Amino acid sequence: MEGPSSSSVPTASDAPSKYLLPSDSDDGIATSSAANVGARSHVANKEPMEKEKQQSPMVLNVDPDYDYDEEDGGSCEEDQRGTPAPISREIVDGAIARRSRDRQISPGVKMSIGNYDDMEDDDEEVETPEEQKQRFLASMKRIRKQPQEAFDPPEDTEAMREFINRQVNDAMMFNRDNHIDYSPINKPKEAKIIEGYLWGGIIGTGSYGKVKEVIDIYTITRRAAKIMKYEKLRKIPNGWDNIRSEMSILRRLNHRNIVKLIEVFNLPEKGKVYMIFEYCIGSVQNLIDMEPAHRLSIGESHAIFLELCHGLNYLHSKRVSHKDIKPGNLLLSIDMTVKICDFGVAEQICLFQSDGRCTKVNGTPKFQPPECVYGNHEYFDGYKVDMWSAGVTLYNMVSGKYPFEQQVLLRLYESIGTNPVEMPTNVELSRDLQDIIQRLLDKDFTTRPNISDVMQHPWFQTGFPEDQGLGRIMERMRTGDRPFTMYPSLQAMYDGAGSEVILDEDGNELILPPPDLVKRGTLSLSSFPGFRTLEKRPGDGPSPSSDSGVVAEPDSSGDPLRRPSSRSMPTSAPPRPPSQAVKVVEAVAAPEAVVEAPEVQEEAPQEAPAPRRRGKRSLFSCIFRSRTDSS
Ligand SMILES: Nc1ncnc2c1ncn2[C@@H]1O[C@H](COP(=O)(O)OP(=O)(O)OP(=O)(O)O)[C@@H](O)[C@H]1O
Repeated sequence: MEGPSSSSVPTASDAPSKYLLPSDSDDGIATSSAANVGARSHVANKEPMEKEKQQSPMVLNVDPDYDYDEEDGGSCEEDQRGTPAPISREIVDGAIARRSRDRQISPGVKMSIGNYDDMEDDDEEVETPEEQKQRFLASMKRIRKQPQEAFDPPEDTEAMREFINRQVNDAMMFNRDNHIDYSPINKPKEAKIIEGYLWGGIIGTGSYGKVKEVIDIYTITRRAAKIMKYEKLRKIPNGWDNIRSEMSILRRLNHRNIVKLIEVFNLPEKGKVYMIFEYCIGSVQNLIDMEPAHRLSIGESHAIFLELCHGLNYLHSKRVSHKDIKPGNLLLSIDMTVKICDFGVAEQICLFQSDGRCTKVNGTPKFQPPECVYGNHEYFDGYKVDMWSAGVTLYNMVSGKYPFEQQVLLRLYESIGTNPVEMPTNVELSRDLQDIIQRLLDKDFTTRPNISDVMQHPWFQTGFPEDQGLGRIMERMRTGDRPFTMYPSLQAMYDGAGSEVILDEDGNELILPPPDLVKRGTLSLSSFPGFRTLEKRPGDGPSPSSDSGVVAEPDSSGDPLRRPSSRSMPTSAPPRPPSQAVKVVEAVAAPEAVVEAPEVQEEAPQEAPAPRRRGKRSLFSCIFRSRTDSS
């Protein structure tokens, strides 16, 4: 059978109209008709073809007389120039008809485009599903049996690396001049020191940002740094106002049951604000989650509730309503003191107000009282809000349940507003405990007890043996899984080259600091000034370390014991070399005194550069001035 010539190429008008786009222009049609786009090797002109492809990709011009089945069985392959041979239903139908005619196959045989092989097998008997399955399994077996080239990766030794390096370079696979670095891809993170804090890992996440563990390198004290991005604060409704308020309130508080805000600084370069808090090992929520039954013993709950009430008593005496009391906002310090945290929605109640009237409704829905969520009160009392939330917290701690639980928020609010409080059925509660819960969850806030009433309650006054209360918690928290997130940073600092590894009596490795930390028998303050601070305090007399031959060298300011705080000294970078830290710290704001950090006793140095100080002050003085003015 003769192949089609350009003269026998059908025009677009010959092509079935269903393959033509209605928008095809005459121009496009003419172009397409010029192109001989039959089966492979029948492309007359590639250029117009490409043009056609761009203009009218749906136009398929075929020669119905050409035997596309010739030689290659009409397979839809690319021609020698790589141009795919277009095909149409027309061609396929023609081919089927011809094959059917030649091979006496019923014309009703169904055939899919491109599956010409079906026609080769048409004499075969039709496989039953079982046969198909067996064939499939047999082919799978065959595939699995394919001999696989044994490939044992070479041992990752220095010699092997060297060998591979040589092979690759000798084979000229790469430019010999290029140094090929075979060092591990995941390089250990470098230790980061910013504003005198060595940074560790994330220990918590809140709606405002991450909380990371840090070490104050001047006092070698663990701290928690809450990091908030400007961008996020802008996005959160009242975000800036809330953190201003949180800072403003926290700076005035000083109580063992309130988390201590050590200092605040911002890095405009990074667009972040940092709040440094005393470090806590977990929250009451963590404690509840650790328990299989998701509840605490009565003794533990009592101990925590007592501490919570002491904290609330102090807060209310300072005219502060927290408004978001819940187990997640009760932290536990290493000595098992409960610390109320997260003052983001707390409100400072006006000094000239005789009651705890508040204006802004905030908090966590399950812990909010009816007067805040049900809308049948003209105002609400912030102190009484805290009492209700303390009641829900107590209920949750002893039972693992909530007094009001609904999936849909509106239903939850309705339930809080109207449903009576029912005692949990999964635990047995004493009469006193039930009574205190019922009183705290009084829907009428005017009759709800205040903090001093609660502290008079018989259940509050009950004594629980120490081993049933915080003692038991301490035991569990100490043995719990509490990762020390500072480890990688400390390792990066001290596990470096040059460290001398010696073994202790039990054969454990002791890693000594690299030699650059210890200069001529002197512990270098430039590396960790806190060592010096711990060794010698003013008036302590001779340093114990001097006896052991290790003498601290004075730092550049002349007083090695001073922590160059960001609040008192703009260039508060620790006097250590890493360029990153220095760079960052140079740009760090030195806010006006925000919080009195207990460990900073000394005065700010006189020589602080004035212009930078002004600039740095502006943002934070702005923050605090606005809050102070309003409160
Ligand atoms: N001082 C701290 N010590 C240890 N962990 C802390 C400390 N402060 C906060 N965390 C952890 O970080 C988490 C988030 O902190 P925080 O509640 O202050 O952030 P937030 O953004 O205000 O959260 P929220 O979404 O509740 O408003 C806490 O649940 C806690 O696990």
